[in-house]
Amino acid sequence: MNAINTIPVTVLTGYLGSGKTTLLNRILTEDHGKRYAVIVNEFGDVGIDNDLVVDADEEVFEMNNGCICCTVRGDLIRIIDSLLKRRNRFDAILVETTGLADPAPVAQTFFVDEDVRSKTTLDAIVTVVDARHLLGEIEKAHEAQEQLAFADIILINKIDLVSEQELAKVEARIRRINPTAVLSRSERCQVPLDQVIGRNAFDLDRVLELEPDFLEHFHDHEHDDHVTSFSLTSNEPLLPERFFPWIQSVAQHFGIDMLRMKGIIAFEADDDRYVMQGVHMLLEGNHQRPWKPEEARLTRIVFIGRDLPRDIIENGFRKCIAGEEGRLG
Ligand SMILES: Nc1nc2c(ncn2[C@@H]2O[C@H](COP(=O)(O)OP(=O)(O)OP(=O)(O)O)[C@@H](O)[C@H]2O)c(=O)[nH]1
Repeated sequence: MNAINTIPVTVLTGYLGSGKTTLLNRILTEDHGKRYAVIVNEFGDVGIDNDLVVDADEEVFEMNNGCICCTVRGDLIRIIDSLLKRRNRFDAILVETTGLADPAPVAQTFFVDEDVRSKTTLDAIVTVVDARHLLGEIEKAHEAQEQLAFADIILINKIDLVSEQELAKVEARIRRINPTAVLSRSERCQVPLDQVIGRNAFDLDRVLELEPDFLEHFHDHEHDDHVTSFSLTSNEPLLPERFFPWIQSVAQHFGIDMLRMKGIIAFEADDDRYVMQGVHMLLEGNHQRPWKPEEARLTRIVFIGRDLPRDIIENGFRKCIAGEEGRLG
C-alpha cells in the first residue's frame, strides 16, 4: 500500500539505551545514496541526542521538553508539515523517539492528520532491543512492552554482551509479546540496512487488532512516573582524574536504577569533546571531536532512572569540577 510519491517514514523506537542513535548513525553514514530528514525526540530538558547524531548533511530536528507521544505531537505534525514543503531535499524521514515513548501515538500521527497522511507512508516501526538488559526491565517497563508490541521489525542488539542461551530467552520473551515481527540480531546495529529501511512493513490491520480505536481517538497511554530525569551542567572544565572514578562509583551504586546516563564533557586541558554513556552499570566513553572555536565548552550530563538520588549525584559531580575543593567522599 505504498502510495506513489509519498515520503516514506521510519520510526525508530526501543527502550532507553538500546541502540537507537547507533542505528540512526549507521543509516546516516552508510553509502546508500538516499537523503534523510531526521527528527529526534528526547527525554529530559538538556538536549544531548542532537550532539550524538553524526555530523551529516541531513537536517536534524530536535524536539525536547516532552515526550513525542504526548505533548509534542503537535510539534511533530508541524515539523513534518514544514519538511513536506521542501520535499525535494530528501527521500525519506527518520523519526527517533525517546526510549520512553509509546510508538502507537507516533504512528497514529501519520494517519489522523489529513495533510500528513496524504503525503507520507509509514514504512515501518523498527524497535531496537538491548539484549543484555531486556529481561531485567521488561516487566517493569510498560513502554518497552508497547514498543515491542507495535514493532514491524525488531533488532535484537548488543548480542556481544549475552550468551546464546540468554539470546534464546530474549527471543522467546519478545515472541510472547509480538509473534509476527521480523527479528534480526546485531552488534552495534550492524545489519544490512535494507533489513530495516524501505521495508514497507507497517501493517495497519495488525495495529487495529492491538488497538481497535487506533484511527479514531488519540491513543491514551501512561508513563512510568518513577522514571525521571535530571541534568547537571558546568561551565568550568572537569578534572578527568576525579570524574572517571566518580562516574564509575555512580554506576556501581545506582546502576540498577540508572536506566540511562549520557553526557558531553569538557575536560581541563583537553581540546576534544568527550562523550560518556551509561546503561545501568555499563559505561562507555570516548573522545568525539574537537570543540569548535565558537562553541561554549559546556559540560552536560543527563541521568534517567528510577528514584535516583539527585543531591548525592550532584554533590559528587561538583567535586569533579576543576577549582572545586574537596575529594570524593
Ligand atoms: N556492547 C555494546 N554496546 C552497544 C551496542 N549498541 C550500542 N551500544 C552502546 O550502548 C549505548 C547506548 O546506545 P545508543 O545508540 O545511544 O542508545 P539509544 O537507544 O539511542 O539511547 P537513548 O536514546 O538514550 O534511549 C552507547 O554507549 C552505545 O555505544 C552493542 O551492540 N554492544
